[in-house]
Amino acid sequence: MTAQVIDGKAFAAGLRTRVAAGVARLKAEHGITPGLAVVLVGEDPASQVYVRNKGEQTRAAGMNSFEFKLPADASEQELLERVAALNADPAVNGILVQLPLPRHMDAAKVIDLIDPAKDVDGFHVVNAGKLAVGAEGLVPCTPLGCLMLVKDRLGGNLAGLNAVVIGRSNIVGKPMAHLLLKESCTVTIAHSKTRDLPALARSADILVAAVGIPQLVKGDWVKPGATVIDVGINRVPKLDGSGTRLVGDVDYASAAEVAGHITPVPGGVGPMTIACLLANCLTAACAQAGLPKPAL
Ligand SMILES: Nc1nc2c(c(=O)[nH]1)N[C@@H](CN(C=O)c1ccc(C(=O)N[C@@H](CCC(=O)O)C(=O)O)cc1)CN2
Ligand SMILES: [Mg+2]
Repeated sequence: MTAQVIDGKAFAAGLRTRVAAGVARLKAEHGITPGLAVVLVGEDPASQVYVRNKGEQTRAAGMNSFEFKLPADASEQELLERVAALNADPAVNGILVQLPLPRHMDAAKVIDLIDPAKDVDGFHVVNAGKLAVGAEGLVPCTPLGCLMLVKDRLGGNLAGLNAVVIGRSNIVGKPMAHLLLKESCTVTIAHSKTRDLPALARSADILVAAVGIPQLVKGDWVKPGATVIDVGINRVPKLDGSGTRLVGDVDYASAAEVAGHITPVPGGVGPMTIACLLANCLTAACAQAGLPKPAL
């Protein structure tokens, strides 16, 4: 079998178009322009690219973009004060602090200060708790994007499917598992202490790899016909030694011979992260205005 490729880049472009239409309607019918504030601390090159892309895509969707840059040696207190000011700013509907933060800052403390209604990353414990109990809240962008791709491919109904999520981070693994559970999948979260991970992975109709280990998941870990979602973004040296290339947590070549559907890296899950961020910002702006959740 050769898997069908899930084109996340194309799906994300479609989602951004739907968000832009929703933003235009919100402006026309209610005079509201959603605003997204992104805070970057330090000069991590990858983070700078992601923040720049977030600003560009926010503006392209017709929303206001506010960007704040703090030096790598800024104090945690300065960052907390910036977040508090954004919480109080009515022009700001969504707040995002780009991760990772410098070592001297406590990300949990910073996220905890973000108003949960403006927490477009869905990382605040209030939103994590809402997801865990199946209540309406803001959902982390990467797992939300993964779920959209899976539902699009499998026709929307995932009930009864076996899902294995490799990775237990608060940002991807845990929320991904909750989202799949909400779809009535039978969900297992695997991690570094899991015994016989290849055998467990082979039981999955939906296999999500989010561990940050380059090409961990091999073709013989994949159940024939399974849907494989690769969340990994790992930069590894090129085989000829000329710089680096991006690979996922899945060994794409061998997995694609067995899977039914598979996301590539790049161009799979990655582009969905920012598209879902825009969707969350529109959702947050509607909720703050007492309007129903937009259908996207
Ligand atoms: N506050 C947050 N910080 C971080 C998040 C997040 O969701 N919120 N996620 C990642 C970084 N990230 C967005 O912030 C992000 C990562 C990757 C992509 C993407 O489009 N990837 C491309 C490849 C890009 C490349 O060449 O490097 C792809 O996979 O096709 C977008 C956003 C950590 N921090
Ligand atoms: Mg990708």
